[in-house]
Amino acid sequence: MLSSIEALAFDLDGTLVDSLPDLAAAANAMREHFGLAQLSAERVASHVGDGLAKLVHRTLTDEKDGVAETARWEAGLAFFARYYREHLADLTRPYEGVVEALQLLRAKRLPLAVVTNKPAAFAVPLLEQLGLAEHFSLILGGDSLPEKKPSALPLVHTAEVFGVSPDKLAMVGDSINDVLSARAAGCPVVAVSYGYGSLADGDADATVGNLVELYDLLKNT
Ligand SMILES: O=C(O)COP(=O)(O)O
Ligand SMILES: [Mg+2]
Repeated sequence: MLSSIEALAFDLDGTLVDSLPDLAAAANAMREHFGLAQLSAERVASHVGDGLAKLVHRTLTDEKDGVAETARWEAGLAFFARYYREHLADLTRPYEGVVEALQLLRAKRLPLAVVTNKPAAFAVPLLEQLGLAEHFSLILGGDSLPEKKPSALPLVHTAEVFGVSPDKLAMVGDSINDVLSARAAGCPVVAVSYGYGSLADGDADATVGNLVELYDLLKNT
């Protein structure tokens, strides 16, 4: 399944970078603004993965399916966005092995993309601030196209841009949205064993604990 891979797409939060400390700080600054109690980083992690709009609903209500009252949600979204934009990379760092793996994959001349549900206005400057942006030929945020993961659209679009068939584009991610998007697009999918998504064994075609292992998996391609 992972043989003859011609391009890769990476999820961002929980796969390339551990962004939880800054996401939790932004969520808690927003909650403090509304006089709400602080949430643990673990609670915030459980709310990450479906883009900013849902993250604000969930971190205001502290419920996975929570929907905040409209005026509060709008004010929360504005607060969160303003705060997070200023603190994208205070504590956020690439996971171990990420920089090395990206260098190795680029040396193999594989085109690389980021396909994240994070809004592009956060994803692009975050990657720039961490010195990672230069590795990617394409960065798609959750609002770059009409549909985001778990839709197939971002990966179908990536395959088109790279001029490869979807079955030659491997998706690498930490959450079920990454797997569902890859399955819908007909892409092979590699899970990371860390991150925020808690994927079950067998959800993906392969699992790696460090992205350098990816290079070994693809070695024969
Ligand atoms: O910001 C999110 O909702 C999740 O982002 P991700 O798709 O990079 O995991
Ligand atoms: Mg993720």
